[in-house]
Amino acid sequence: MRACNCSCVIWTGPLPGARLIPAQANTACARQGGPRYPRPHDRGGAVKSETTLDFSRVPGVLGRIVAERVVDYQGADPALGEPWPAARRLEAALAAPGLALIAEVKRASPSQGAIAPLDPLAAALAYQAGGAAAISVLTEPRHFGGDAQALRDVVGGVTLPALRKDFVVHPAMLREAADWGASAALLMVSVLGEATAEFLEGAHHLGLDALVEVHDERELDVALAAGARIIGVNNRDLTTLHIDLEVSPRLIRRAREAGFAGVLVAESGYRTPADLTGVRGLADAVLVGTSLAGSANLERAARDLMAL
Ligand SMILES: O=C(O)c1ccccc1NCC(=O)[C@H](O)[C@H](O)COP(=O)(O)O
Repeated sequence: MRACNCSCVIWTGPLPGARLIPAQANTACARQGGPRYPRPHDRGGAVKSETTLDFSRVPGVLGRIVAERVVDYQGADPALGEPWPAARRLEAALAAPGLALIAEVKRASPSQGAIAPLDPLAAALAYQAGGAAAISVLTEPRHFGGDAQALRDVVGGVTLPALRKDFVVHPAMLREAADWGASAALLMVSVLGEATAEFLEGAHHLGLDALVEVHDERELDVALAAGARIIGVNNRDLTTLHIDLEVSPRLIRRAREAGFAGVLVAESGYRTPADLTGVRGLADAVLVGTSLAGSANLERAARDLMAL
């Protein structure tokens, strides 16, 4: 274990086996010398050396949410436990020809406030009937109205793969995702930085797919280097909440030009079929929350949005 005295969080030991330490005082920290991240091939499935995650570098709205999640999971057991491969695979569901829909169970958000008092299972069943290929379930409680039960209910009631949508800052959150029956977890490069590779390996160890989310070129390069198989490009800048639908086509093209052969997902801000024209023929899937969740008829909204 290593103490750090800026507002870093330090992992020591293996992942699984890492420890989360919020720093208190003000002496030298690993940031000054640059954080050290062991590469997956160095550790044969478990991190043997020390990793520093500096969550204090995450700015804006996202930074506040992440800080809360760090406190929520402080002291949690970091052991990942035994692999528990999901029977329904997100990657396979999205790789089919055409533009797939990941429909999100989203009751509230920082940008919208309350969206709709959804019953998660009823919403997911409606999305499934409306042609969705997968369901995203927010489990963050304070800003999105999510919880574990929402995910459990969805997993138990639909046949589609479910994504745990949360702000993963601790390996326990991956173990929970597997325990709750998710097929995949969201990993945000804006939050995890270079440690994305370790969390990706943790997810894969558990048998989860991972949606590795990026918002700019630098984050895309990190996701590619980490070995992501599913990359999501978020049109929403999560520090300012500004949406720009040009972000996804730009980064998806860049990923393909770099030789990425995996699944590409365009995320956020899609409200009408016309909004999707920029990613049709480019993205494998779109992730849509607010416009579906806030509609009067979720099944029809899903179907109408994806209509050609
Ligand atoms: O949605 C927000 O306001 C938000 C704020 C801060 C962090 C994350 C946030 N949303 C996560 C997402 O990106 C979306 O839930 C997802 O991509 C769907 O977006 P949308 O269709 O625009 O609801």
